[in-house]
Amino acid sequence: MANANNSNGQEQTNGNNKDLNTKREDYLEWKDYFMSVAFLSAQRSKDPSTQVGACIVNDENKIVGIGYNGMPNGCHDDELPWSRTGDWLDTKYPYVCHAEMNAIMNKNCSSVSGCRIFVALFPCNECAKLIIQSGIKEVFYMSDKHKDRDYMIASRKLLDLAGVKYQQHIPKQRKIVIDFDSINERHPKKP
Ligand SMILES: Nc1ccn([C@H]2C[C@H](O)[C@@H](COP(=O)(O)O)O2)c(=O)n1
Ligand SMILES: [Zn+2]
Repeated sequence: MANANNSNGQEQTNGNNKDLNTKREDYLEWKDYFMSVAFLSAQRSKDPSTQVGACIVNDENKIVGIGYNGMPNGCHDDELPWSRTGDWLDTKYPYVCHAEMNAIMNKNCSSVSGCRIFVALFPCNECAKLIIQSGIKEVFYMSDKHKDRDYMIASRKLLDLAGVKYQQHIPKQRKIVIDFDSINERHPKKP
């Protein structure tokens, strides 16, 4: 679309040639926004191999819980292993809390029943149980890369039996960049 002109007939654009007089069309749509919140939350994770975030949303599009994978409260993450291999007790697996669990436990309302959860990876069977018991009704995930593993087959079986819907989220915007410096950009002076 052509840029609007101001009263002096001059175009009003910013440094990136964005029209400053017309409503933005490239704003984040709701589901991309919630998945982005999940991905941003994942950046808090100290897991060296896989950072996962989850975001729970109610039917008013309000975020009611956020979480990422990390060690349990009070268990210092320098005192527990982050390894993937070796003796089971020396790996992270028996200790780490999954993003979905943390998002549910961090809820800022009395119940997440009827809510949706946005999560980077398809939930494992243990998280599926938590999702079902908490009353979450729908799962949006980005990747199902472990779908052939037994615990994922079990997860789908549980979700199907409980009537929890799930679907892969295909984002409209493939990449979202946060540029903290952009807030200091100044627009051309108003006429
Ligand atoms: N839906 C999921 C799946 C995995 N996680 C966490 C659990 C671990 O911290 C990490 C997976 O580690 P990897 O086996 O890839 O080294 O991701 C989760 O929170 N939610
Ligand atoms: Zn899990």
